[in-house]
Amino acid sequence: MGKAQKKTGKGRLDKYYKLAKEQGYRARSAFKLIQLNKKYNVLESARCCIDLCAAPGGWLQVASKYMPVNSIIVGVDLVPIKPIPRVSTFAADITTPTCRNLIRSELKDWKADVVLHDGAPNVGTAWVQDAYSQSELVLMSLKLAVEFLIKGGTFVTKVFRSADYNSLIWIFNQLFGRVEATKPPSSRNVSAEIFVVCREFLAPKYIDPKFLDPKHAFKELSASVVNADKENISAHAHANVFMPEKKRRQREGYAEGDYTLHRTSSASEFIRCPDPVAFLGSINRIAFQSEEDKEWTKLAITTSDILSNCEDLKVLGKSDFKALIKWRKSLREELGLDVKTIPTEELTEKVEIVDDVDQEQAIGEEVGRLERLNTEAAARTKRERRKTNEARARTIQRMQLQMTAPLDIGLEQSDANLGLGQDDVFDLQDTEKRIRKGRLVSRLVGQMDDEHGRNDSQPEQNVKESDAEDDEEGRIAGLEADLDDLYDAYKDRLNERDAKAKAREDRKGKEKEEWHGFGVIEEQDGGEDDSNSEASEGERGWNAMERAKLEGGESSSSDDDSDSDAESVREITVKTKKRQLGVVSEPPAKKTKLVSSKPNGSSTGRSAQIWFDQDIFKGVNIDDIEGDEQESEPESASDEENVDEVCSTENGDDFEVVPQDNDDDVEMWDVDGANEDKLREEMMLKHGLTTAEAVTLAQQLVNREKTKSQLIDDGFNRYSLNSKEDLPAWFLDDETKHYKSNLPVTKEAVEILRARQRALNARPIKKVAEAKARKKFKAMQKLQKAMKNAEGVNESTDMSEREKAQQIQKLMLKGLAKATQKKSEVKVVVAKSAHKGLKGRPKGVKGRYRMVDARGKKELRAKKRREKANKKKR
Ligand SMILES: C[S@@+](CC[C@H](N)C(=O)[O-])C[C@H]1O[C@@H](n2cnc3c(N)ncnc32)[C@H](O)[C@@H]1O
Repeated sequence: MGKAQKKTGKGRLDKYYKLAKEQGYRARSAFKLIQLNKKYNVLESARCCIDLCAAPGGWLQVASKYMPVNSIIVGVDLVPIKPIPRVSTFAADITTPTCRNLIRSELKDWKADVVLHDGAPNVGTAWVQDAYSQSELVLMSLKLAVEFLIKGGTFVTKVFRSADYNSLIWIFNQLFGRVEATKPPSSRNVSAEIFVVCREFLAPKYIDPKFLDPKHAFKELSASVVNADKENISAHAHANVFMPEKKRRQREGYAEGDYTLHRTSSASEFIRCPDPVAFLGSINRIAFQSEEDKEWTKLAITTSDILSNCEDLKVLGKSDFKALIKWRKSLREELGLDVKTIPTEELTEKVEIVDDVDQEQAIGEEVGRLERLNTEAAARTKRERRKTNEARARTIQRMQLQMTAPLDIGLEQSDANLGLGQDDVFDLQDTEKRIRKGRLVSRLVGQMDDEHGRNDSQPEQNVKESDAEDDEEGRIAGLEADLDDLYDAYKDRLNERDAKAKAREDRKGKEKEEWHGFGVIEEQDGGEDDSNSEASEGERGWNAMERAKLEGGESSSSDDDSDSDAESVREITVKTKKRQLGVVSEPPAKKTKLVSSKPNGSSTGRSAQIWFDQDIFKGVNIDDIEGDEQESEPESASDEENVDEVCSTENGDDFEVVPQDNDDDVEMWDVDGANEDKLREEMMLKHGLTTAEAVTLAQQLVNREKTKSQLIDDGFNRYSLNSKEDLPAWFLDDETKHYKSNLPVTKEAVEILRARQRALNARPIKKVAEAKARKKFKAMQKLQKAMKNAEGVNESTDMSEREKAQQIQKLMLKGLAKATQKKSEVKVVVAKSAHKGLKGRPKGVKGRYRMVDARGKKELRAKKRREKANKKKR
């Protein structure tokens, strides 16, 4: 079953509409005649055609196209038709004698071979002809047809499957030899129209006028038929409301004059109709057009839902129809058309006992509800407990299988095994705070233990509290230590499993050397100046630090002579990286002391010191600023003493880097970094710059787009001033992967690297190159051998010059052929039936061959096929 066509909106613009546009037909209905003509061939042989109801002229265009040249074509319609070549048209009502006279005057004595009728009454307009129903119009057109048709002529008419349909067909059969009803494909499914082709006009000498009189022709339509029809339609309408989802066909034909599928009625009609259900089932829309209707839209009962339901009844469901019928009822009551019905409850007298019963029932219900809630709550608790147990079992199993990442372990352990409760898992901030607090407290406790002997008078309460806290903190510290251990174990496992991980680990050291700006350098070790070209640009953090170092007696670098920014920066980087490596690798005893001298450097790390060492902060004692914090941490005092011991502070500057000036330290840095430095230089000389960032930086320096000071400034970024102290290893590892500044990269730099990569890829791999060289060498050898033979021929004395030339040419050609000869292919031979097991060359096989069994051959073919496919993919 085909999909129902939409008759409105874009549904109208179907295939035939577009075709008509393309082919220049005035109406899509032109295709109906084309298809009818294809089936019955009525136009090709016709010399005279009358088209009744022809506007805008689609059928006339078709007739003029398919009928022979010089045929007479006449078109009539109520509305004038734009001229069409070879067609005479006029405006007239086909039901009037004027029209008949006009046709007569047009045809003179001619008789028409074909009379076409595609008329449809203009329903809904104020025209006089509206009075005519389709059947009457058809009968009128038949009247004209019988007058103008030649014997054997054809009458094509459009009818609607109404109650008159059968009467019409009976009449056609009286006048024509063959009558057929058909619906061409271009006629929309939604339309009730059908075309009747009446051929072989009998041209009776006398036609009873009653045949062509609508009053007589459709008189047979007995009252019973009308009533049956009405009942049918009403049943349909009811079904439309009670089962709106079911689509019904109009098999019994359409009501007289009802040829459209879309009907609108007014709201007052709906309110006043006797059968609202049948009414709703038979129309598409309820309109509020009259004054009275509009007034109803303002009523409270006319909700927006009701109004939107009225817009399209065909899309409504059963409940929507119910709402409309309810609305109708209320409105009728308002208007006094119906008597108001009072709800029975209002009329019922309420007796005390009923109330009691209700109360008891209500209490019973309430109790039942509470019981149900209790059961539900118990079930929920049970479910949650089971879930927790399952999670715990899973965690333990995963730990046993060593499948759990340390982070997961940390969280799950705290939850499932260590009994810290749910809060510990989800409130990370809280946990962090506790860990920090734990450390502080454990330190305090340590100190307190030291002083215990001296301070016996401490209140017992405090001791108990600190014991409790100590336990808690100790547990957390233990957890932290566990976490670290697990992380190490995890890393080891990862390394074992993944061979690449080792390489990554090795590379990691190098990654740390990546350029992150001078801030990083300073943060790590303070760096050292190697250029004086930018000294005048103001003494900022870096310069100040350099000065501090120089004042501290650090030996100046041998790079002082360098004038070039680019070179100096590169060297700074290399030297700095060297030091970074020093920090990363095992630091010597003194270095350890230095690092430990500022254990709580999270607030006053080295980078912070560099920052505060600028001119602007001169005269401000940073210790004073931090005084409060330091006072609250007694252990830092002793550390500071250590620092003071180490630092040779001539000017009272507590700049940490100073102790590095110690000769031992310098030696340590040089030793640690020298190899790396050299290696890096070698790598750079061998492979050039390998990252787009490095190429971009190099370009900028060479083109003098960037100065050294700018580079230094760039170094002070949010990544460089981050303290890494007190942070767990797994966190730092993660940060090194992702928390780094994005260095600028230019298009050109990327293009340079890509071009280099392309060039690299274009080069053949070593083995191929070797094979090619071998082949070349062998070819050369063969040619040389041929030349040697030719020389021998040349030197021989018992041959004439001509013979020699011929012989030499022959030898050289042979040698050349050998040199360029391709290896002959090896034939694969399968020994079948009688040949199986026979030794020696099989019969009929020339050249190189290989004996295989049938299976081997198949496999070989499959292999070749695969290789070929792979080659194509590439
Ligand atoms: C569907 S159209 C015909 C289309 C036409 N076959 C074509 O292909 O262009 C129906 C036409 O019948 C015309 N019509 C309706 N009643 C009529 C009447 N009483 N006399 C003449 N024409 C009438 C209308 O004006 C309308 O143009």
